[in-house]
Amino acid sequence: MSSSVPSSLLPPSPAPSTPRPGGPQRRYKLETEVVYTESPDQYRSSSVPIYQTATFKQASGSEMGEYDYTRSGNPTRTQLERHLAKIMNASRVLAVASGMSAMDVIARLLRPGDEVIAGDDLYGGTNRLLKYLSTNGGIIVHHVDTTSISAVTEKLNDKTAMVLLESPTNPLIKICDIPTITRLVKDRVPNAIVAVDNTMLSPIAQNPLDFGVDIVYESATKFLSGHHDLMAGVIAVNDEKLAEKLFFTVNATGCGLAPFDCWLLLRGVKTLAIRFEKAQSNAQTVAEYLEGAGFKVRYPGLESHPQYDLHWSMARGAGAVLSFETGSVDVSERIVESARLWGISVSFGCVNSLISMPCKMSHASIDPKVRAERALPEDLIRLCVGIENVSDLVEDLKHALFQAGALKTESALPC
Ligand SMILES: Cc1ncc(COP(=O)(O)O)c(C=O)c1O
Ligand SMILES: N[C@@H](CCSC[C@H](N)C(=O)O)C(=O)O
Repeated sequence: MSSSVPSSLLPPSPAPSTPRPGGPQRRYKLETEVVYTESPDQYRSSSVPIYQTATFKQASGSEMGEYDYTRSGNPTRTQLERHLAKIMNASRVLAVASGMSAMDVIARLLRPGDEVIAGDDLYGGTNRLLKYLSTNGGIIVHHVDTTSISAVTEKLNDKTAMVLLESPTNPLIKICDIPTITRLVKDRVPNAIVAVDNTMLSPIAQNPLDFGVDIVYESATKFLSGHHDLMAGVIAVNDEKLAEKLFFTVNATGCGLAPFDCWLLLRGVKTLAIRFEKAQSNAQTVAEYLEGAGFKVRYPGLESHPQYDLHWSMARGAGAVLSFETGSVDVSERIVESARLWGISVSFGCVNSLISMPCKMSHASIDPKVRAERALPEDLIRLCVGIENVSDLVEDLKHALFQAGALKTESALPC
C-alpha cells in the first residue's frame, strides 16, 4: 500500500476472522444507514467494488496479508458484513449462500443428544432441516406453539441447546414474545442459544438482538436484497466467541457469500427502507380490503390480529406478508390462477407482488399429516405484497376473487 494514501481512505475493515469488539457503530437513523456505505478503497469509489478473485497474493511465503482466499474472506464480503452489522445492531454479521445455509451454520453448534425447541409454524425448509437433524444427527426437536410462553418453558431442560423462534411466522403470521421467552430461557438454561429467524420483517422493522437473543438470521433472498435476483443468508450476533465459532463453520464448509452476490445484496439493501415502507403500506390496504370483504385475514397490521399489541411492543412495522383462508382448496386454487398481476411464486420481500398456496408450494415439504396436526389450512393463500400501485393490486385481487366465485359481485366490494 502506498504510504501517501491517507489512512481514512484505506479499507477500514479487519480480516473477517478478527474480532471487532463492539462492532461498527451506527451514526445515523436506520433509513440513512442503509444507504450510507463507507468509501471502501483508496479511489473513493461510490459503489463497493466487486473483488472477483479467489486468491490474494502474499508479500512473501511467510507474510499473510489481510486476505488469502475468498472462502476465508473477501473485501466485498467484509464491506457487506460491516454494513449489515450496523443495520442489524450486531457486533458481527456473516454473509452466506442462502437463508438455509445460515440455519445450517447455526445448527452445526448442536451436538447429538441436544434438544431444540422450535415453533409449530415455521418455514417448510426450516422444518425439513430440523427433521433431517432429528433423523440423522441425534438431535431431539420439540415443535411447540410459540405463541404460548408456557408451551416453550415446559420443554426447557438441561439438554436444551437451542430455542428457535420466528415472529411473525411463515405462513400463519403468529407472533411470539421474543423478549420474555429469551429471558426465561436464559434464567433457566443459561447456555442454551436463542436464535430468531427475522426474515419476515427484516431489520427495518424488528431487531431481535435488542431483546437479548444470541443469534438473528435472515434469508437475505427476501427483503434485504428485495429483487429476487440472488440467494443469500445473513447471521448476526453480539458475541465474538460465538461469531468465531460460526465463522469457523462458514470457512470450513465454504458457504460464504460469493463476491458478486455480496455486491448485489449491498446494492439491494440501500433501498430496503423505502421498499419496505411502500410494500407495507400496500399490504395494509390489501389486508383491510380482504377483511372488509369478509375473509379471515392474518396480518399484524390489523387490530383483529390476536397478538396485535404484543407484535407492536416488539416491532416497528407489520411487514408485507399476509395470509387468508377461503374455506375451500378449489376456490383458493382458482383465486391463485385467476390473478394476473400477482405472480404465482414462492418467496416474499420482493418489489413485485406474489400469490401462493403454502401447502402446495413453500410448505409442501412438510408431511400432509404433520400439516394437519399443526393446523396449517390447506386452503391458505399467502400474499406477498410488493411496491406496485395499490389500486392495481386490489383491483386484480378483486377480479381473481370474483372469477373464483369467492365474491358475489366484482364491483360491489370496498376498495
Ligand atoms: C422464514 C424463512 N426463513 C428462511 C428461509 C430460507 O431462505 P433461503 O430460501 O434464502 O434459503 C425462508 C425461505 O426460503 C423463509 O421463508
Ligand atoms: N422448493 C423450495 C421452496 C422454497 S419456498 C421459499 C420461501 N421461503 C417461501 O416461504 O416462499 C424448497 O423446497 O425449499
